[in-house]
Amino acid sequence: MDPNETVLVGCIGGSGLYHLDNLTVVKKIHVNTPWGEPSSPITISSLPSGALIAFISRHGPHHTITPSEVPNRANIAALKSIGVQAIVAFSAVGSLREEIAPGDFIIPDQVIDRTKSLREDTFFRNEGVVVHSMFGDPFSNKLNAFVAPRVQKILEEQHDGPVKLHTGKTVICMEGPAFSTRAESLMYRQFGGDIINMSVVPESKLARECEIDYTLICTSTDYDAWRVGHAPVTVEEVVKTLHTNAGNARAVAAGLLQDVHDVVAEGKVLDEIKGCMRFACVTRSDVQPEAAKKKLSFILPYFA
Ligand SMILES: CSC[C@H]1O[C@H](OP(=O)(O)O)[C@H](O)[C@@H]1O
Ligand SMILES: Nc1ncnc2[nH]cnc12
Repeated sequence: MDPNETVLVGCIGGSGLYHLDNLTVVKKIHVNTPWGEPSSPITISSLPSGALIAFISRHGPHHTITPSEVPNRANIAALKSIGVQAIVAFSAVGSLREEIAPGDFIIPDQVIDRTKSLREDTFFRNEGVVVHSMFGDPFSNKLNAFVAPRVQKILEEQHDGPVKLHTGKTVICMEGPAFSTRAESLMYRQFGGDIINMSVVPESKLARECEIDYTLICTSTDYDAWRVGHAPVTVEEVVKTLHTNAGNARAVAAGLLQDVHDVVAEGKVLDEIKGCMRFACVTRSDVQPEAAKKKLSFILPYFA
């Protein structure tokens, strides 16, 4: 990328959201990272103001990548390498609460990780460099707070009637690809889960390791498997809601990304994540392997 064309904001589309609307595509770029290639070429588009947005389709443009196989490290590292400082990610989720109906939007603020160690969830394994990132608040609180009222406003103005937004919720991330059993679904409710997906981990963890502000805008597609007297979720049910949800998600993206770009460009508001990795490394610099330092400098300046 030309340094004058730095892209500050990235967008990751999930199930049903394979491209954005109302933006002018500038180019599609193939970024190779030390962790391989992203799920899709990165589409660089311009907003009416000329600001650039980078888009990756999490499961590939034709949905060929399972949740366990998403090359999350490559996706996040590629976005970081082109200058991205904030990611607005989208996800289709199941609801674990009666009051979160299919079609509703949710911006969670907590995560419970129920993935099964099949996924590469850190840039710092087998490198000879030990790093522990802070992850108590898995999303950027400031970005969440910035985005929520704007999403609310956009959803109030949807032409088929207002769409409900829930905030302050907990997302369970399961491994999949099979959906949960009824017993698991009930257990997740007891854990305190409000919604469930298969993708927020490790995407959010890796964004944190790259010091990227990360927010997840979820759209509810189903009631999972916990409701007595109701059939458990199927893909057919998910797909029914996915189309409408994706339309609403595109409207949200179109209305939101300029504001997110502007607040990131100001460089003042989203300052809670930037710099968080500076003191996260336990391994003294003089014993860090040179090859690891070179590799890790792709994502963090501290290793250069
Ligand atoms: C198609 S249903 C299960 C699938 O949908 C969600 O994908 P994404 O988060 O990328 O929107 C969920 O996490 C599962 O991967
Ligand atoms: N019920 C569910 N479980 C996991 N991921 C989902 N994505 C959409 N619905 C889901």
